Amino acid sequence: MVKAVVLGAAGGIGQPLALLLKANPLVTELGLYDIVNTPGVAADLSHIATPAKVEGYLPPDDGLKKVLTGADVVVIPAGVPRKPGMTRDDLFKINAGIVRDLATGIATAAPKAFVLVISNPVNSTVPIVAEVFKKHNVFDPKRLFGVTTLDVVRASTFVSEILNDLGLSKDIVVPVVGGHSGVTIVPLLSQSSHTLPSSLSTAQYDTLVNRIQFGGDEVVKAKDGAGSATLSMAYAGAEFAGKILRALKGEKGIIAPSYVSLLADTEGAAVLTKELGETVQFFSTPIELGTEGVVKINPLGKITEAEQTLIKAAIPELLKNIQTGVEFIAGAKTEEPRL
Ligand SMILES: NC(=O)c1ccc[n+]([C@@H]2O[C@H](COP(=O)([O-])OP(=O)(O)OC[C@H]3O[C@@H](n4cnc5c(N)ncnc54)[C@H](O)[C@@H]3O)[C@@H](O)[C@H]2O)c1
Ligand SMILES: O=C(O)C[C@H](O)C(=O)O
Repeated sequence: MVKAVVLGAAGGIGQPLALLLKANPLVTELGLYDIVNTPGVAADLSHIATPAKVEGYLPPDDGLKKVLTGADVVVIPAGVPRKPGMTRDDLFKINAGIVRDLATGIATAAPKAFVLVISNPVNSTVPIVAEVFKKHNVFDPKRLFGVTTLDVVRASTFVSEILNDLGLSKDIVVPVVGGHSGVTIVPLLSQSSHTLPSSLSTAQYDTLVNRIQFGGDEVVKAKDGAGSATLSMAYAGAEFAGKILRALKGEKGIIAPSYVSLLADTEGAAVLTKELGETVQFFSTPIELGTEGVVKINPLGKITEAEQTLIKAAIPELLKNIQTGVEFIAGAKTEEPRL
């Protein structure tokens, strides 16, 4: 029996993500929570003939506590998306408080759940969840994940376009490390499962890196004020959640990209820190998953000089983003759980 919960389930990401989780046979119970519309979304999904029993909850009558009770996996796409001209950091003002309150609910009602954070800015919202959990003495770094899968999905797609073979896109794996915004998104194209053409010029390489780093802006611009990536994000979120569910079930050796606390694997973190030449509290890298969460944080391995330069540019920004999240909770008054 596995209960998956989506917080922010009526939103642009929440609805298709809930659909994909409903379609996953490993989910036996699906809890949907939002400040609006979840009874309707749940009723709609409940007609699909897959095992998961679906329930929708709203804030009144202890909705958050009820949806979280018994949760094994909690995915958080709650919060506002960007409009053209905004950075992900511009979302902090609103989303930090939303994520803090939801994390407080999880800390009290489902402290053992695996928590998958989608809400932006991920570089800061994941530290917020960690700090809330620490305040409640329930922080297990192995069970907290920032969802950075969309960067890997984009990298695979854009590389397949360059290779002129879209049929390959699903099989192309490009490690993308660092964080989830602008220059903190670092694609390690030299480690792509499918080698880039040797004819690729430096300018073409730079364009590809920039497109992976700023792929989110492409969608924000095209949606023209109606939000950011929702469908590709739901696909990526379901990919990642699917791997988590398989790992929970006991499948071994599953590797997935995620922005995690380096406390999740101190041995792996020591190697990574040496490679980075800097101590960071959180970093996205391919991690190995197991029944208890993070089993191993993988090192960067051999990277090129160009990739080293990208890492150097990412670190100061990442450190700043992490600090912003940590300070938000440190500076906040002690919160009573709003269940
Ligand atoms: N990690 C990633 O790669 C990635 C990709 C795309 C979008 N995002 C982020 O995901 C978030 C959601 O994007 P979206 O397009 O689905 O936005 P949206 O506005 O369509 O949906 C957000 C949902 O959150 C709900 N919500 C707001 N406050 C809430 C609360 N306190 N409790 C529960 N639900 C609440 C809203 O009612 C809404 O239904 C944004 O912050 C966006 O930037 C992250
Ligand atoms: O770009 C955004 O604001 C949403 C998301 O983080 C993305 O990468 O598409």
